Amino acid sequence: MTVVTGNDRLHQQLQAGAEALALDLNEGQIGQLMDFLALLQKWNKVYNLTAVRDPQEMMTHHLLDSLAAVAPLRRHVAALVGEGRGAVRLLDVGSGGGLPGVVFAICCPEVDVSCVDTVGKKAAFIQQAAVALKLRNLHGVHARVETLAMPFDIISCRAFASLPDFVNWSRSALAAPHGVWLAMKGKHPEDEMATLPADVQVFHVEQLVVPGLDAERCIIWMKPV
Ligand SMILES: C[S@@+](CC[C@H](N)C(=O)[O-])C[C@H]1O[C@@H](n2cnc3c(N)ncnc32)[C@H](O)[C@@H]1O
Repeated sequence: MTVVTGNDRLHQQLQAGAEALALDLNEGQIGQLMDFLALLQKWNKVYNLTAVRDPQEMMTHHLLDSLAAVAPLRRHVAALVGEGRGAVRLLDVGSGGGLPGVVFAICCPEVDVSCVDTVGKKAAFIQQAAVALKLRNLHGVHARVETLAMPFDIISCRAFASLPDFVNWSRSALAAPHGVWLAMKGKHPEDEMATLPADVQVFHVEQLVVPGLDAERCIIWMKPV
Protein backbone atom coordinates (compact mmCIF):
# COMPACT_ATOMS: atom_id res chain seq x y z
CA MET A 1 0.00 0.00 0.00
CA THR A 2 1.35 3.44 -0.91
CA VAL A 3 1.09 5.99 1.89
CA VAL A 4 0.36 9.49 0.59
CA THR A 5 1.66 12.07 3.04
CA GLY A 6 0.57 15.69 3.36
CA ASN A 7 3.84 16.68 1.75
CA ASP A 8 3.22 14.36 -1.23
CA ARG A 9 -0.17 15.97 -1.71
CA LEU A 10 1.33 19.46 -1.67
CA HIS A 11 4.01 18.34 -4.12
CA GLN A 12 1.37 16.93 -6.47
CA GLN A 13 -0.68 20.10 -6.16
CA LEU A 14 2.35 22.22 -6.99
CA GLN A 15 3.18 20.13 -10.03
CA ALA A 16 -0.43 20.18 -11.25
CA GLY A 17 -0.59 23.94 -10.65
CA ALA A 18 2.60 24.54 -12.63
CA GLU A 19 1.18 22.46 -15.50
CA ALA A 20 -2.14 24.34 -15.42
CA LEU A 21 -0.16 27.58 -15.69
CA ALA A 22 1.83 26.07 -18.61
CA LEU A 23 5.02 26.78 -16.70
CA ASP A 24 8.06 24.83 -17.68
CA LEU A 25 9.65 24.09 -14.30
CA ASN A 26 12.33 21.45 -13.87
CA GLU A 27 12.54 19.07 -10.91
CA GLY A 28 15.14 21.24 -9.25
CA GLN A 29 12.81 24.24 -9.34
CA ILE A 30 9.85 22.22 -8.02
CA GLY A 31 12.17 21.02 -5.24
CA GLN A 32 13.26 24.58 -4.43
CA LEU A 33 9.62 25.73 -4.27
CA MET A 34 8.79 22.87 -1.88
CA ASP A 35 11.86 23.69 0.21
CA PHE A 36 10.82 27.34 0.30
CA LEU A 37 7.38 26.30 1.54
CA ALA A 38 9.06 24.27 4.30
CA LEU A 39 11.27 27.25 5.25
CA LEU A 40 8.24 29.55 5.37
CA GLN A 41 6.42 27.09 7.65
CA LYS A 42 9.43 26.61 9.90
CA TRP A 43 10.48 30.23 10.32
CA ASN A 44 6.99 31.74 10.34
CA LYS A 45 6.69 30.66 13.96
CA VAL A 46 9.83 32.61 14.85
CA TYR A 47 9.78 35.56 12.45
CA ASN A 48 6.05 36.08 11.97
CA LEU A 49 6.46 36.23 8.19
CA THR A 50 2.84 35.74 7.15
CA ALA A 51 -0.61 35.49 8.71
CA VAL A 52 -1.21 32.34 6.66
CA ARG A 53 -0.20 29.36 8.82
CA ASP A 54 -1.82 26.33 7.16
CA PRO A 55 0.57 24.65 4.64
CA GLN A 56 -2.31 23.96 2.24
CA GLU A 57 -3.31 27.62 2.31
CA MET A 58 0.34 28.67 1.92
CA MET A 59 0.43 26.55 -1.26
CA THR A 60 -2.62 28.17 -2.88
CA HIS A 61 -2.53 31.70 -1.45
CA HIS A 62 1.23 32.22 -1.60
CA LEU A 63 3.06 29.80 -3.92
CA LEU A 64 0.45 29.22 -6.64
CA ASP A 65 -0.71 32.82 -6.42
CA SER A 66 2.87 34.03 -7.02
CA LEU A 67 3.44 31.38 -9.71
CA ALA A 68 0.49 32.79 -11.66
CA ALA A 69 2.60 35.90 -12.34
CA VAL A 70 5.65 33.99 -13.60
CA ALA A 71 4.59 33.53 -17.25
CA PRO A 72 3.80 37.26 -17.65
CA LEU A 73 7.12 38.11 -15.98
CA ARG A 74 9.04 35.71 -18.24
CA ARG A 75 7.44 37.31 -21.31
CA HIS A 76 8.53 40.76 -20.21
CA VAL A 77 12.05 39.56 -19.37
CA ALA A 78 12.31 37.92 -22.82
CA ALA A 79 11.33 41.24 -24.42
CA LEU A 80 14.01 43.08 -22.42
CA VAL A 81 16.63 40.52 -23.42
CA GLY A 82 15.43 40.83 -27.03
CA GLU A 83 16.11 44.58 -26.80
CA GLY A 84 19.67 43.75 -25.90
CA ARG A 85 19.44 44.38 -22.13
CA GLY A 86 21.90 42.14 -20.34
CA ALA A 87 21.27 41.03 -16.77
CA VAL A 88 17.71 41.93 -15.82
CA ARG A 89 17.29 43.25 -12.26
CA LEU A 90 14.00 43.03 -10.37
CA LEU A 91 13.08 44.66 -7.06
CA ASP A 92 10.22 43.12 -5.06
CA VAL A 93 8.86 45.78 -2.70
CA GLY A 94 7.46 44.89 0.72
CA SER A 95 8.36 41.30 0.01
CA GLY A 96 7.65 40.07 3.55
CA GLY A 97 8.33 36.33 3.56
CA GLY A 98 9.48 36.55 -0.07
CA LEU A 99 6.28 36.74 -2.07
CA PRO A 100 6.46 36.90 -4.97
CA GLY A 101 10.23 37.66 -4.99
CA VAL A 102 11.56 34.24 -3.96
CA VAL A 103 9.20 32.46 -6.37
CA PHE A 104 10.40 34.77 -9.17
CA ALA A 105 14.06 34.06 -8.28
CA ILE A 106 13.44 30.30 -8.41
CA CYS A 107 11.48 30.33 -11.67
CA CYS A 108 13.59 32.96 -13.47
CA PRO A 109 17.21 32.15 -12.62
CA GLU A 110 18.42 34.64 -15.24
CA VAL A 111 16.79 37.51 -13.32
CA ASP A 112 18.62 39.07 -10.35
CA VAL A 113 15.97 39.54 -7.64
CA SER A 114 16.22 41.84 -4.60
CA CYS A 115 13.49 41.64 -1.97
CA VAL A 116 13.20 44.80 0.13
CA ASP A 117 11.38 45.08 3.44
CA THR A 118 11.48 47.54 6.34
CA VAL A 119 11.42 44.67 8.81
CA GLY A 120 14.96 43.40 9.43
CA LYS A 121 14.01 39.84 10.30
CA LYS A 122 12.07 39.49 7.02
CA ALA A 123 15.07 40.65 4.98
CA ALA A 124 17.25 38.29 7.04
CA PHE A 125 14.88 35.42 6.23
CA ILE A 126 15.30 36.13 2.50
CA GLN A 127 19.09 36.04 2.88
CA GLN A 128 18.77 32.76 4.76
CA ALA A 129 16.48 31.35 2.04
CA ALA A 130 18.98 32.42 -0.65
CA VAL A 131 21.69 30.38 1.07
CA ALA A 132 19.48 27.36 1.88
CA LEU A 133 18.02 27.19 -1.64
CA LYS A 134 21.37 28.00 -3.30
CA LEU A 135 19.88 30.99 -5.11
CA ARG A 136 22.74 33.28 -6.06
CA ASN A 137 20.26 35.57 -7.85
CA LEU A 138 18.30 36.33 -4.64
CA HIS A 139 19.07 39.09 -2.11
CA GLY A 140 17.30 40.33 1.00
CA VAL A 141 17.50 44.10 1.52
CA HIS A 142 16.59 45.72 4.83
CA ALA A 143 15.44 49.24 3.95
CA ARG A 144 12.49 51.46 3.24
CA VAL A 145 11.96 51.35 -0.52
CA GLU A 146 11.89 55.17 -0.58
CA THR A 147 15.61 55.19 0.26
CA LEU A 148 16.72 52.98 -2.66
CA ALA A 149 18.29 54.54 -5.72
CA MET A 150 19.84 51.58 -7.55
CA PRO A 151 18.24 51.12 -10.99
CA PHE A 152 15.92 48.13 -11.42
CA ASP A 153 14.40 47.09 -14.75
CA ILE A 154 11.24 45.73 -13.09
CA ILE A 155 9.73 46.68 -9.72
CA SER A 156 7.08 44.29 -8.39
CA CYS A 157 4.79 44.16 -5.39
CA ARG A 158 1.99 42.07 -3.96
CA ALA A 159 -0.28 43.12 -1.07
CA PHE A 160 1.97 46.14 -0.49
CA ALA A 161 0.25 49.51 -0.94
CA SER A 162 -2.09 51.46 -3.21
CA LEU A 163 -0.83 51.90 -6.78
CA PRO A 164 -0.05 55.63 -6.30
CA ASP A 165 1.96 54.94 -3.11
CA PHE A 166 3.74 52.01 -4.76
CA VAL A 167 4.95 54.04 -7.75
CA ASN A 168 5.71 57.21 -5.77
CA TRP A 169 7.74 55.41 -3.11
CA SER A 170 9.71 53.23 -5.52
CA ARG A 171 10.20 55.68 -8.35
CA SER A 172 13.82 56.54 -7.57
CA ALA A 173 14.72 52.85 -7.95
CA LEU A 174 13.23 52.48 -11.45
CA ALA A 175 15.69 52.29 -14.34
CA ALA A 176 15.19 54.91 -17.06
CA PRO A 177 13.85 54.92 -19.69
CA HIS A 178 12.67 51.31 -19.95
CA GLY A 179 11.82 50.36 -16.32
CA VAL A 180 8.32 49.07 -15.53
CA TRP A 181 6.18 48.39 -12.46
CA LEU A 182 4.42 45.03 -12.01
CA ALA A 183 1.72 45.29 -9.34
CA MET A 184 -0.12 42.10 -8.34
CA LYS A 185 -3.67 42.98 -7.38
CA GLY A 186 -6.96 41.26 -6.58
CA LYS A 187 -10.01 42.95 -8.07
CA HIS A 188 -9.37 45.40 -10.92
CA PRO A 189 -8.28 48.50 -8.87
CA GLU A 190 -10.13 51.21 -10.77
CA ASP A 191 -10.05 53.79 -7.97
CA GLU A 192 -6.30 53.39 -7.46
CA MET A 193 -5.66 53.62 -11.19
CA ALA A 194 -7.66 56.85 -11.36
CA THR A 195 -5.37 58.49 -8.79
CA LEU A 196 -2.02 57.53 -10.33
CA PRO A 197 0.37 60.43 -11.01
CA ALA A 198 -0.20 61.97 -14.46
CA ASP A 199 3.23 60.84 -15.64
CA VAL A 200 2.59 57.17 -14.89
CA GLN A 201 0.76 55.14 -17.51
CA VAL A 202 -0.96 51.77 -17.15
CA PHE A 203 0.08 50.00 -20.35
CA HIS A 204 -1.44 46.60 -19.68
CA VAL A 205 -3.91 44.97 -17.30
CA GLU A 206 -3.38 41.22 -17.30
CA GLN A 207 -5.96 38.88 -15.77
CA LEU A 208 -4.53 35.93 -13.85
CA VAL A 209 -6.04 32.57 -12.98
CA VAL A 210 -4.62 30.92 -9.86
CA PRO A 211 -5.03 27.12 -9.83
CA GLY A 212 -7.10 26.05 -6.83
CA LEU A 213 -8.07 29.60 -5.90
CA ASP A 214 -11.46 31.01 -6.82
CA ALA A 215 -10.53 34.67 -6.62
CA GLU A 216 -9.98 37.63 -8.93
CA ARG A 217 -6.33 38.37 -9.65
CA CYS A 218 -4.59 40.68 -12.08
CA ILE A 219 -1.29 42.36 -12.85
CA ILE A 220 -1.24 46.11 -13.39
CA TRP A 221 1.74 46.93 -15.61
CA MET A 222 2.84 50.57 -15.44
CA LYS A 223 5.60 52.76 -16.79
CA PRO A 224 6.64 56.41 -16.52
CA VAL A 225 5.74 58.61 -19.52
C1 LIG B 1 1.16 42.89 3.76
S1 LIG B 1 2.87 42.57 3.67
C2 LIG B 1 2.98 41.76 2.10
C3 LIG B 1 4.09 40.75 2.07
C4 LIG B 1 4.24 39.98 0.75
N1 LIG B 1 4.48 40.84 -0.38
C5 LIG B 1 3.04 39.10 0.47
O1 LIG B 1 2.39 39.25 -0.57
O2 LIG B 1 2.76 38.20 1.29
C6 LIG B 1 3.58 44.18 3.32
C7 LIG B 1 5.06 44.27 3.63
O3 LIG B 1 5.54 45.54 3.23
C8 LIG B 1 6.55 45.96 4.15
N2 LIG B 1 6.69 47.43 4.02
C9 LIG B 1 5.80 48.38 4.42
N3 LIG B 1 6.25 49.62 4.08
C10 LIG B 1 7.44 49.45 3.43
C11 LIG B 1 8.38 50.33 2.81
N4 LIG B 1 8.17 51.64 2.82
N5 LIG B 1 9.48 49.80 2.23
C12 LIG B 1 9.68 48.46 2.22
N6 LIG B 1 8.83 47.57 2.80
C13 LIG B 1 7.72 48.04 3.39
C14 LIG B 1 6.05 45.46 5.49
O4 LIG B 1 7.06 45.31 6.45
C15 LIG B 1 5.42 44.11 5.10
O5 LIG B 1 6.34 43.05 5.25
